[in-house]
Amino acid sequence: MTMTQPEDATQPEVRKGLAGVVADVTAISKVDPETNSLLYRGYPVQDLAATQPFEAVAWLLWHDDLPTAAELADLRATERAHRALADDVRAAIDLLPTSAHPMDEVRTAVSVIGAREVAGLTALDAAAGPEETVARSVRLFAALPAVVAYGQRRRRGLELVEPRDDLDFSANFLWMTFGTEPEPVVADAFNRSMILYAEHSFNASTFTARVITSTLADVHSAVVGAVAALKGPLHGGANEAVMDTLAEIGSADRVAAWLDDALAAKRKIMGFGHRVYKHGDSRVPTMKAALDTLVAHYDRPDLGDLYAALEAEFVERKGIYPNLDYPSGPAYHLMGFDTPTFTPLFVAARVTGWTAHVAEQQAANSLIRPLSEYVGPARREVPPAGHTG
Ligand SMILES: CC(=O)SCCNC(=O)CCNC(=O)[C@H](O)C(C)(C)COP(=O)(O)OP(=O)(O)OC[C@H]1O[C@@H](n2cnc3c(N)ncnc32)[C@H](O)[C@@H]1OP(=O)(O)O
Ligand SMILES: O=C([O-])CC(=O)C(=O)O
Repeated sequence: MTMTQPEDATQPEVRKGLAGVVADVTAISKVDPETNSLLYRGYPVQDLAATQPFEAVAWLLWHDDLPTAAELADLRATERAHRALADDVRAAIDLLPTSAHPMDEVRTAVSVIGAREVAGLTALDAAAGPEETVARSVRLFAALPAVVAYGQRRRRGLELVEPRDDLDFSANFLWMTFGTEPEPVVADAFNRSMILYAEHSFNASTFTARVITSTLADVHSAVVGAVAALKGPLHGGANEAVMDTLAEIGSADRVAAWLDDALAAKRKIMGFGHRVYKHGDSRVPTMKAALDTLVAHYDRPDLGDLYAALEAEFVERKGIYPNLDYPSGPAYHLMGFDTPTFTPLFVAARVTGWTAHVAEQQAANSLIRPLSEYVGPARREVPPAGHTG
């Protein structure tokens, strides 16, 4: 991170990457690097992951507290009613080549769903208010698993699998992707990953969503922008890159030599480091425990050893710790997801946090528009049109 200090008191301080800048208040989550903790509306994320279905955590993010039994039943009924892949969304995905990145499929799908949701409304009316935003967000949250599952299946040349009303969000997601009912241990690990990925204050994609919302654009426009921001490997795209790295290294005994070369080439090691956490990511212990369960379940100690060896070697050499994408990548791999599907899984979870922030921004909006320090040429005369240099 770079900070340009002013040469004199009259020059503004430029905070590259907005590092350390507090841009607004939020009541949705608290990321605390000092205590290495993460709270969703006051509740420790590891406790939510251990006890709650993902739908309850989604409700928590959209509202002030965990749902009552009746509220959860209502949310589940709405979510189940909007699970099926809509014809227009399927048609739009099918227009894309199967070589398209799944994040581009997801971005396209959100755009199609959003255009339908606000058809006939002026741009001003489309934004609506926090209550309507949450209602639209529940439908989008419900629709995304089918988009992600269909994407992976069509790349594999497989038919769409229709949703099952008797399964909860996580089990149904796995059902639609693989066409088999998941074993409880797998559904549980997946549910935990969704909760851990759901929300993380003013990260790049959430901030993108808030910037878009601040112009009075509608929630689907904000989510399209957030998906685009999440695709980058410095953010959500890192979970895919982690798996590529582990595949490239191959086995634990090759870690040291691989790292020698990677660091000599000044490569970034994906899944390590964080803008806010400098002593370890609060979510990693919970996700690592889920990964350990999967390693045992699928009998893949080789992957567990490789994971541990890279972590130990990199931490020893650089003092930089894993972030959530490091355990999530191999966990999703073991569950059977193709590597390019990993970041869309992150979308399916984070859409809850993004949309909670959209509603919060709408409730107390101010156009987000920072300043810049101009460093280009001083004022000069425009040359004649078609000048030759
Ligand atoms: C869910 C999430 O989005 S979590 C983040 C997922 N992203 C990744 O895993 C990508 C890899 N990690 C990174 O690129 C960074 O750690 C970031 C972008 C996440 C955070 O970066 P910043 O806070 O801006 O720190 P910055 O990139 O300036 O790093 C500080 C120093 O540590 C080094 N560093 C940080 N992370 C890494 C890494 N993963 N591999 C190698 N070096 C690293 C940088 O090269 C830099 O070194 P320098 O001071 O010698 O130039
Ligand atoms: O907070 C960040 O900058 C990135 C991150 O971990 C997340 O979005 O989950």
